[in-house]
Amino acid sequence: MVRLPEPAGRGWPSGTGKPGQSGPGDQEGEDLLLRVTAPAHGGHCVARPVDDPSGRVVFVRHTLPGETVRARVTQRTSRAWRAEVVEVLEPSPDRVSSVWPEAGPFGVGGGELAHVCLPAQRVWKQWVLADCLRRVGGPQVAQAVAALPGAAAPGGVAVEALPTQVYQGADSSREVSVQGTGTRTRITLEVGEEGQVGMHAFRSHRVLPLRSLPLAVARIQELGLLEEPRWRSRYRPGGRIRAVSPSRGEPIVLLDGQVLTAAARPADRPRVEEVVDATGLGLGELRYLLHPGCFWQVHVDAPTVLVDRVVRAALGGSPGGASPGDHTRTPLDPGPAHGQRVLELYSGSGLLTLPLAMLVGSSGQVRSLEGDAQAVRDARRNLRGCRWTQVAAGRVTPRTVSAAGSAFDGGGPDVVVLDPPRQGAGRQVVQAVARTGAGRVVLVACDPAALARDLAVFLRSGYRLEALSALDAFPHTHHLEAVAVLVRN
Ligand SMILES: C[S@@+](CC[C@H](N)C(=O)[O-])C[C@H]1O[C@@H](n2cnc3c(N)ncnc32)[C@H](O)[C@@H]1O
Repeated sequence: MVRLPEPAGRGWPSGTGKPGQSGPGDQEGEDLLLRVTAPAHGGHCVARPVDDPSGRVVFVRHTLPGETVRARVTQRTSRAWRAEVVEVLEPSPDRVSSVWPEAGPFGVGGGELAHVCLPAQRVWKQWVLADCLRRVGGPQVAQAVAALPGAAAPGGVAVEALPTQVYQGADSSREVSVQGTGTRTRITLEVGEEGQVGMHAFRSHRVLPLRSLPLAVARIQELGLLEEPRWRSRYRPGGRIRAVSPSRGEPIVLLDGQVLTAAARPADRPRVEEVVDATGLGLGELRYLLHPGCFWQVHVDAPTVLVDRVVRAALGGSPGGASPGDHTRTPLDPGPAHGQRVLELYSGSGLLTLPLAMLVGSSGQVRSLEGDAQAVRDARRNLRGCRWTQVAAGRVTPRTVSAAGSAFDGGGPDVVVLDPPRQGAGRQVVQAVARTGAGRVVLVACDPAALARDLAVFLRSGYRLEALSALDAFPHTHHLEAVAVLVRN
């Protein structure tokens, strides 16, 4: 039996719903004995009462399929009951000591799988991905995925570990990363009304204080943001702290909009330098300067792996690319890329735009569209040498997609690459992408349900699925990064 520690001094919360959400029912706080059956989207598991196996479904956090648990109800709505585990009566063999207990039951959000061993986390995500593709995407998506070479394995598309997690060598400096910890180069903290520094409780605006940040890379942990007086003296209630550890140079802290050095002094240069290894694409090291507040892939390996995977899929004629650990070993034939017209949506600071532009060369054209004005300024600077590239600022909408798609010289785009935020591109944007007539589309998605919705629209709009891969870019959370390749029928 595993008895979970009650978070010190917090008590069981009486209301964790977001403001504006329907409040918890009057029986919230009731304990239930539950048998856990399967994982569900969002980090929950599906469970039913031990004494009533066909009874009410409860969505429980911090448990695992196969476990018997005592769980406390946190929310009852007409659609679903939610609960948090308080005691594990029959543990799963995949349960481990949480790498981040503060993200456990009634703790902060963002570490909801920290009690699951890493290989089982990937099986969990594979299962949820397959379930979303089938249930949210519908039969057409499910059939398209089942027909993919390699996806016939039980459970569908495997979720691949990134290189830091598959590292098996003797270098002790990387040991922590084998546990999936120490991999995030970006961390956001909040300052609560009483001055406590931490993160939001799950589905709440309450700030819970933290004592550790195990998912952050060591250089962020070493900043001492949670305890050191040089930082604490600067914090104000309601403040927001973003720590960034770039691949070159010292970590930077963004505190309420001010850019500070690791010594908590105003930074001379409000930019960080990121370097991405694109040797497998024949491009050597790619260099980016960006504002620390702008979007950047948070896993230390993700920029390199994603660049390789997406660019190969877009321009290399290769559906899935090399496996994450092999990205530098399989050279890309640059021939087919030359002269291609590429439309890129949700392009951030140009992570994908730069290698796409370098590979299509001056006989090609790249047009990108991004909503964050600062990211657009950075992307333009990062792409200064590629005059055949146009980085536009603006929201991605059906109208802006159509306008961008018809602005190429010599015809519409050959390829569209889109990497939308968590909610996905949505039906109308996907339909607008389809109307550009692009022969090839590469869709990057970090939410399996949004991926399934967008895929379903592409399949109804004249595309077929050529490849789908999934990367474990967010260990200890329920998130994954998927790359889908679609070709026009
Ligand atoms: C998942 S990030 C991808 C960025 C880039 N591909 C990368 O990997 O660094 C999504 C980007 O979409 C932008 N974005 C979100 N919603 C948008 C919208 N409606 N229109 C345009 N850009 C948007 C965000 O600012 C962010 O830079």
